[in-house]
Amino acid sequence: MLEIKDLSVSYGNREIVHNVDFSVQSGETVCIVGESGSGKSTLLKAITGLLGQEGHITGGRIEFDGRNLAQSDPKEYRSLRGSRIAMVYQHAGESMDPVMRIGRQFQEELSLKGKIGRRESDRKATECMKQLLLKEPERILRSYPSMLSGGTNQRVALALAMVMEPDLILADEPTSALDVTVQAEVVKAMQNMKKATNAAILMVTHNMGVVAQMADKVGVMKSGKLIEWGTAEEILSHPVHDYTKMLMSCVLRMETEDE
Ligand SMILES: Nc1ncnc2c1ncn2[C@@H]1O[C@H](COP(=O)(O)OP(=O)(O)OP(=O)(O)O)[C@@H](O)[C@H]1O
Repeated sequence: MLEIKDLSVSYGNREIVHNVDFSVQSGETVCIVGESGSGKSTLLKAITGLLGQEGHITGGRIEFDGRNLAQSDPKEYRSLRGSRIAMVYQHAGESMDPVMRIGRQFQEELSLKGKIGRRESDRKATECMKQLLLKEPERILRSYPSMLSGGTNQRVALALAMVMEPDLILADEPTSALDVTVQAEVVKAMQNMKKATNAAILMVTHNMGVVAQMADKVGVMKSGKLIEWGTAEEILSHPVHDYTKMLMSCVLRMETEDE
Protein backbone atom coordinates (compact mmCIF):
# COMPACT_ATOMS: atom_id res chain seq x y z
CA MET A 1 0.00 0.00 0.00
CA LEU A 2 2.55 2.61 1.18
CA GLU A 3 6.28 1.97 0.99
CA ILE A 4 8.84 4.48 2.15
CA LYS A 5 12.24 3.61 0.74
CA ASP A 6 15.48 5.28 1.78
CA LEU A 7 13.68 8.62 2.11
CA SER A 8 15.62 11.80 2.93
CA VAL A 9 14.05 15.24 3.33
CA SER A 10 15.64 18.67 3.76
CA TYR A 11 14.55 22.19 4.62
CA GLY A 12 16.86 24.45 2.65
CA ASN A 13 20.22 22.66 2.81
CA ARG A 14 19.62 21.14 6.24
CA GLU A 15 18.71 17.46 6.07
CA ILE A 16 15.95 16.67 8.58
CA VAL A 17 14.91 13.11 7.68
CA HIS A 18 17.70 10.66 6.91
CA ASN A 19 17.27 7.46 4.84
CA VAL A 20 14.00 6.27 6.35
CA ASP A 21 12.52 2.90 5.33
CA PHE A 22 9.20 1.36 6.36
CA SER A 23 5.90 0.21 4.91
CA VAL A 24 2.22 0.28 5.81
CA GLN A 25 -0.18 -2.42 4.61
CA SER A 26 -3.94 -2.08 3.98
CA GLY A 27 -5.92 -2.23 7.20
CA GLU A 28 -2.79 -1.73 9.28
CA THR A 29 -2.20 1.11 11.77
CA VAL A 30 1.35 2.38 12.09
CA CYS A 31 2.30 4.88 14.79
CA ILE A 32 5.46 6.98 14.59
CA VAL A 33 6.75 8.16 17.96
CA GLY A 34 9.83 10.11 19.05
CA GLU A 35 10.94 13.26 20.79
CA SER A 36 9.97 16.74 19.65
CA GLY A 37 11.98 17.87 16.63
CA SER A 38 12.94 14.33 15.55
CA GLY A 39 11.36 14.86 12.11
CA LYS A 40 8.00 13.05 12.50
CA SER A 41 5.85 15.84 11.06
CA THR A 42 8.36 16.46 8.29
CA LEU A 43 8.12 12.80 7.31
CA LEU A 44 4.31 13.00 7.20
CA LYS A 45 4.39 16.27 5.23
CA ALA A 46 6.74 14.69 2.70
CA ILE A 47 4.27 11.85 2.20
CA THR A 48 1.40 14.29 1.65
CA GLY A 49 3.40 16.58 -0.65
CA LEU A 50 2.93 19.51 1.73
CA LEU A 51 6.52 20.37 2.61
CA GLY A 52 6.12 23.97 1.47
CA GLN A 53 8.59 26.13 -0.43
CA GLU A 54 11.65 25.38 1.70
CA GLY A 55 11.19 21.65 2.01
CA HIS A 56 12.20 19.07 -0.55
CA ILE A 57 12.76 15.37 -0.91
CA THR A 58 16.46 14.82 -1.50
CA GLY A 59 16.47 11.08 -1.94
CA GLY A 60 14.47 7.89 -1.91
CA ARG A 61 10.95 6.89 -2.88
CA ILE A 62 7.42 7.13 -1.50
CA GLU A 63 5.50 4.37 -3.23
CA PHE A 64 1.73 4.47 -2.99
CA ASP A 65 0.17 1.57 -4.85
CA GLY A 66 3.30 1.26 -6.95
CA ARG A 67 3.42 4.97 -7.88
CA ASN A 68 6.37 7.08 -6.69
CA LEU A 69 4.81 10.09 -4.93
CA ALA A 70 8.25 11.63 -4.39
CA GLN A 71 8.19 12.50 -8.08
CA SER A 72 4.50 13.43 -8.39
CA ASP A 73 3.56 16.94 -9.43
CA PRO A 74 1.39 19.09 -7.11
CA LYS A 75 -1.72 18.52 -9.26
CA GLU A 76 -1.44 14.74 -9.01
CA TYR A 77 -0.94 15.04 -5.23
CA ARG A 78 -4.03 17.22 -4.90
CA SER A 79 -6.17 14.70 -6.70
CA LEU A 80 -4.84 11.83 -4.55
CA ARG A 81 -5.47 13.84 -1.36
CA GLY A 82 -9.02 14.45 -2.48
CA SER A 83 -9.81 10.89 -3.35
CA ARG A 84 -7.52 8.22 -1.91
CA ILE A 85 -5.49 9.84 0.85
CA ALA A 86 -7.16 11.63 3.77
CA MET A 87 -5.51 13.74 6.45
CA VAL A 88 -6.37 14.60 10.04
CA TYR A 89 -4.51 17.39 11.82
CA GLN A 90 -3.82 18.27 15.44
CA HIS A 91 -6.18 21.28 15.39
CA ALA A 92 -8.81 19.83 13.09
CA GLY A 93 -11.31 22.63 13.77
CA GLU A 94 -8.81 25.12 12.34
CA SER A 95 -8.32 23.12 9.16
CA MET A 96 -12.05 23.27 8.42
CA ASP A 97 -13.71 26.19 6.66
CA PRO A 98 -14.94 28.48 9.49
CA VAL A 99 -17.79 30.00 7.46
CA MET A 100 -19.22 26.75 6.13
CA ARG A 101 -21.64 24.57 8.05
CA ILE A 102 -20.40 21.02 8.71
CA GLY A 103 -23.10 19.48 6.48
CA ARG A 104 -21.90 21.56 3.54
CA GLN A 105 -18.27 20.61 4.28
CA PHE A 106 -19.19 16.93 3.97
CA GLN A 107 -20.96 17.63 0.69
CA GLU A 108 -17.98 19.61 -0.70
CA GLU A 109 -15.61 16.83 0.33
CA LEU A 110 -17.75 14.09 -1.19
CA SER A 111 -18.28 16.05 -4.39
CA LEU A 112 -14.54 15.59 -5.07
CA LYS A 113 -15.47 12.00 -5.87
CA GLY A 114 -18.48 12.87 -8.03
CA LYS A 115 -21.78 14.74 -8.01
CA ILE A 116 -23.73 14.18 -4.80
CA GLY A 117 -26.98 15.68 -3.45
CA ARG A 118 -27.31 17.11 0.03
CA ARG A 119 -29.62 14.37 1.27
CA GLU A 120 -27.23 11.57 0.26
CA SER A 121 -24.26 13.48 1.64
CA ASP A 122 -26.07 14.02 4.98
CA ARG A 123 -26.91 10.31 5.10
CA LYS A 124 -23.29 9.25 4.60
CA ALA A 125 -22.03 11.89 7.05
CA THR A 126 -24.52 10.81 9.70
CA GLU A 127 -23.55 7.16 9.31
CA CYS A 128 -19.84 7.99 9.84
CA MET A 129 -20.52 10.29 12.78
CA LYS A 130 -22.58 7.59 14.48
CA GLN A 131 -19.74 5.11 14.04
CA LEU A 132 -17.49 7.66 15.74
CA LEU A 133 -19.95 7.92 18.64
CA LEU A 134 -20.93 11.52 17.92
CA LYS A 135 -24.24 12.41 19.48
CA GLU A 136 -26.85 14.51 17.64
CA PRO A 137 -25.32 14.26 14.16
CA GLU A 138 -28.23 16.30 12.71
CA ARG A 139 -27.34 19.23 14.97
CA ILE A 140 -23.66 18.91 14.06
CA LEU A 141 -24.48 19.02 10.34
CA ARG A 142 -26.20 22.38 10.87
CA SER A 143 -23.33 23.81 12.96
CA TYR A 144 -20.23 25.83 12.09
CA PRO A 145 -16.91 24.48 13.46
CA SER A 146 -16.70 27.36 15.99
CA MET A 147 -19.97 26.18 17.56
CA LEU A 148 -18.49 22.77 18.43
CA SER A 149 -16.03 21.70 21.12
CA GLY A 150 -12.43 20.72 20.26
CA GLY A 151 -13.14 17.03 20.83
CA THR A 152 -16.27 17.11 18.65
CA ASN A 153 -14.43 18.92 15.86
CA GLN A 154 -11.66 16.34 16.06
CA ARG A 155 -14.18 13.52 15.64
CA VAL A 156 -15.94 15.43 12.83
CA ALA A 157 -12.54 15.62 11.10
CA LEU A 158 -12.18 11.85 11.47
CA ALA A 159 -15.69 11.44 10.00
CA LEU A 160 -14.76 13.77 7.11
CA ALA A 161 -11.73 11.57 6.44
CA MET A 162 -13.69 8.33 6.79
CA VAL A 163 -16.62 9.36 4.57
CA MET A 164 -14.27 9.49 1.58
CA GLU A 165 -13.46 5.80 2.00
CA PRO A 166 -9.75 6.52 1.52
CA ASP A 167 -7.07 3.86 1.14
CA LEU A 168 -4.72 5.75 3.43
CA ILE A 169 -5.40 8.03 6.42
CA LEU A 170 -2.52 10.21 7.65
CA ALA A 171 -2.90 11.76 11.08
CA ASP A 172 -0.54 14.24 12.75
CA GLU A 173 -1.00 14.13 16.53
CA PRO A 174 -4.78 13.91 16.33
CA THR A 175 -5.25 13.87 20.11
CA SER A 176 -2.52 16.09 21.52
CA ALA A 177 -4.45 19.38 21.53
CA LEU A 178 -7.21 17.88 23.71
CA ASP A 179 -7.47 17.42 27.45
CA VAL A 180 -7.21 13.92 28.85
CA THR A 181 -10.89 12.95 29.15
CA VAL A 182 -11.65 14.23 25.66
CA GLN A 183 -8.58 12.40 24.33
CA ALA A 184 -10.11 9.14 25.55
CA GLU A 185 -13.29 9.80 23.52
CA VAL A 186 -11.29 10.59 20.40
CA VAL A 187 -9.15 7.47 20.85
CA LYS A 188 -12.32 5.38 21.14
CA ALA A 189 -13.61 7.05 17.95
CA MET A 190 -10.32 6.28 16.18
CA GLN A 191 -10.54 2.64 17.25
CA ASN A 192 -14.04 2.49 15.75
CA MET A 193 -12.73 4.14 12.59
CA LYS A 194 -10.00 1.52 12.37
CA LYS A 195 -12.58 -1.28 12.71
CA ALA A 196 -14.98 0.26 10.19
CA THR A 197 -12.51 0.89 7.38
CA ASN A 198 -9.90 -1.15 5.62
CA ALA A 199 -7.74 1.93 5.20
CA ALA A 200 -4.10 1.96 6.21
CA ILE A 201 -3.54 4.48 9.00
CA LEU A 202 -0.21 6.25 9.52
CA MET A 203 -0.19 8.38 12.64
CA VAL A 204 2.35 10.57 14.39
CA THR A 205 1.60 10.68 18.09
CA HIS A 206 3.03 11.45 21.51
CA ASN A 207 0.22 9.54 23.14
CA MET A 208 1.38 6.05 24.21
CA GLY A 209 -2.23 5.21 25.11
CA VAL A 210 -3.06 5.61 21.42
CA VAL A 211 -0.08 3.44 20.51
CA ALA A 212 -1.08 0.72 22.97
CA GLN A 213 -4.70 0.73 21.85
CA MET A 214 -4.35 1.16 18.11
CA ALA A 215 -0.94 0.44 16.66
CA ASP A 216 -0.13 -2.74 14.80
CA LYS A 217 3.41 -1.49 14.09
CA VAL A 218 5.47 1.24 15.71
CA GLY A 219 8.39 3.24 14.36
CA VAL A 220 10.65 5.22 16.69
CA MET A 221 12.35 8.34 15.32
CA LYS A 222 15.38 10.09 16.75
CA SER A 223 17.31 12.91 15.09
CA GLY A 224 15.66 12.26 11.73
CA LYS A 225 16.39 8.52 11.69
CA LEU A 226 14.03 5.61 12.19
CA ILE A 227 15.99 3.89 14.92
CA GLU A 228 13.56 1.15 15.85
CA TRP A 229 10.68 -0.60 14.11
CA GLY A 230 8.49 -3.50 15.18
CA THR A 231 5.07 -4.68 16.24
CA ALA A 232 3.39 -2.66 19.00
CA GLU A 233 3.88 -5.62 21.34
CA GLU A 234 7.64 -5.75 20.62
CA ILE A 235 8.21 -2.03 21.01
CA LEU A 236 6.06 -1.56 24.10
CA SER A 237 7.18 -4.67 25.96
CA HIS A 238 10.68 -5.38 24.68
CA PRO A 239 12.26 -2.19 23.35
CA VAL A 240 15.78 -2.84 22.10
CA HIS A 241 17.28 0.59 21.61
CA ASP A 242 18.29 2.56 24.72
CA TYR A 243 16.41 5.59 23.43
CA THR A 244 13.18 3.59 23.05
CA LYS A 245 13.65 2.15 26.56
CA MET A 246 13.98 5.70 27.86
CA LEU A 247 10.89 6.83 25.92
CA MET A 248 8.87 3.95 27.36
CA SER A 249 10.12 4.51 30.91
CA CYS A 250 9.19 8.23 30.68
CA VAL A 251 5.69 7.23 29.69
CA LEU A 252 5.42 4.70 32.50
CA ARG A 253 6.70 7.31 34.96
CA MET A 254 4.18 9.89 33.72
CA GLU A 255 1.38 7.36 34.02
CA THR A 256 2.41 6.46 37.57
CA GLU A 257 2.62 10.15 38.57
CA ASP A 258 -0.87 10.74 37.11
CA GLU A 259 -2.39 8.05 39.32
N1 LIG B 1 9.17 24.81 7.56
C1 LIG B 1 10.35 24.54 8.14
N2 LIG B 1 11.47 25.18 7.75
C2 LIG B 1 12.67 24.90 8.32
N3 LIG B 1 12.87 23.98 9.30
C3 LIG B 1 11.79 23.30 9.73
C4 LIG B 1 10.46 23.54 9.19
N4 LIG B 1 9.60 22.71 9.83
C5 LIG B 1 10.33 22.00 10.71
N5 LIG B 1 11.63 22.35 10.65
C6 LIG B 1 12.72 21.77 11.48
O1 LIG B 1 12.78 20.38 11.23
C7 LIG B 1 13.07 19.67 12.42
C8 LIG B 1 12.07 18.56 12.63
O2 LIG B 1 10.79 19.13 12.85
P1 LIG B 1 9.45 18.28 12.89
O3 LIG B 1 8.32 19.24 13.07
O4 LIG B 1 9.40 17.37 11.72
O5 LIG B 1 9.66 17.41 14.21
P2 LIG B 1 8.60 16.57 15.04
O6 LIG B 1 9.30 15.31 15.42
O7 LIG B 1 7.34 16.44 14.28
O8 LIG B 1 8.39 17.49 16.33
P3 LIG B 1 7.08 17.71 17.21
O9 LIG B 1 6.86 16.42 17.93
O10 LIG B 1 7.49 18.83 18.13
O11 LIG B 1 5.97 18.10 16.28
C9 LIG B 1 13.12 20.69 13.55
O12 LIG B 1 14.47 20.99 13.81
C10 LIG B 1 12.43 21.90 12.96
O13 LIG B 1 12.96 23.08 13.48
